[in-house]
Amino acid sequence: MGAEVVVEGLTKSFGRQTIWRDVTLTLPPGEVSVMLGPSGTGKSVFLKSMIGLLKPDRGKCVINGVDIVSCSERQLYEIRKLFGVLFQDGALFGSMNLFDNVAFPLREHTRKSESEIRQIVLEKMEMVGLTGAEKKLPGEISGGMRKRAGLARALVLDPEIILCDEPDSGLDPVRTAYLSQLLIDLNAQIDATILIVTHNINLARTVPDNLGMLFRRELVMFGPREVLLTSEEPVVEQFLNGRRIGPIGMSEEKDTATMAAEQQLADAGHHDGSTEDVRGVVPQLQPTPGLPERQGVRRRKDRVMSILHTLPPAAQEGIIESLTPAEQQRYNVHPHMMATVPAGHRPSPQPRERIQGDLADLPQTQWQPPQQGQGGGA
Ligand SMILES: Nc1ncnc2c1ncn2[C@@H]1O[C@H](COP(=O)(O)OP(=O)(O)OP(=O)(O)O)[C@@H](O)[C@H]1O
Repeated sequence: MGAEVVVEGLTKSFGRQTIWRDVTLTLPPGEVSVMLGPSGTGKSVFLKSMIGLLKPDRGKCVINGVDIVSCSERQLYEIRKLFGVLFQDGALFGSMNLFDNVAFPLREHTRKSESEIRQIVLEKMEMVGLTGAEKKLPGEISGGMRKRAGLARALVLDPEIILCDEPDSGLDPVRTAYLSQLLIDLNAQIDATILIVTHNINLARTVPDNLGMLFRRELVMFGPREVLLTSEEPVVEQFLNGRRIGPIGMSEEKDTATMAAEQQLADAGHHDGSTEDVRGVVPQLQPTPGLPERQGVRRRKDRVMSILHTLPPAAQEGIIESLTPAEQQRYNVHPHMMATVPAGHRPSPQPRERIQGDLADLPQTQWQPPQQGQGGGA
């Protein structure tokens, strides 16, 4: 099973520029999480901080009981061995063929024989669909193949945690869909904890168990996918829909005057950039038939059902609907418990009474509508 990553109050600045502050979240073991956020909000800095390539100013990042912010160099070296990292461009050595690129960490960090290395490299290359391409140079293959080669290399040391920085960048939508499936299949096979940074909304809606978002130097939210996918936070809605109307601007956040002017234009019929209304929980990708069941999903059900009462009603509804009838019976919940709660009035007294009755075996709701700009942990 993958390692749990517990981030508490993490803050990072460069000089006087605060990148993000007080980031608190937990990556549950073996689950897949995605971090969203407009460009420049510090997602890559977050990934680098998690493997100790950058040192946060304050806070903790605890993995297997070791806080990598304050641990010794030797401890950090050991903890880093738990990670596999897929960098944006695959970060392959241009002069080495794919076999040698994938074999590199094994030759650097282990004493394995060449025949053992060969066995591992071929196995990982098969996992990512690159069998037969071992002799190719990175410059001779497509961007999608380079990503998959980078992923194979990230896998050779059997990582417990995999970090992927924009695995979809430069890929067409079809290759991104294949890569999304590959990440889910890998998770099913090795049960690693995975954190993906992406701008790809399809991937964000269909791949992860947990979703988070960085904006205005804070973690806007982080938790079960259903929370962000049903969120009415303006910044989340704007980002998921890719429209200009909202708090995110071209390079920086907007002032209220700009927002009002843009809203006026939109009200007058000027196109706001979005093409469809993206909201709600869509089905999550499943491992390809024949592969093992994802253990992270099995564990997640108990975890999420134990915090269900703390989540917004629309997220509760999405979670309940994702359960099979047998699971709904087991957890003593049923779909459409929230169906009559009008948007903007959640939770309302009448359905809430019904919900509490229906959730008799679960703790009562603690959910409060978020304050503007308030972050959240999972
Ligand atoms: N080593 C560094 N020294 C100084 N500033 C840095 C350093 N690394 C990143 N930054 C700054 O931190 C901010 C966040 O950068 P980062 O690359 O993490 O953003 P991002 O959210 O990943 O963006 P994108 O989505 O465009 O990849 C930027 O303003 C960047 O200039």
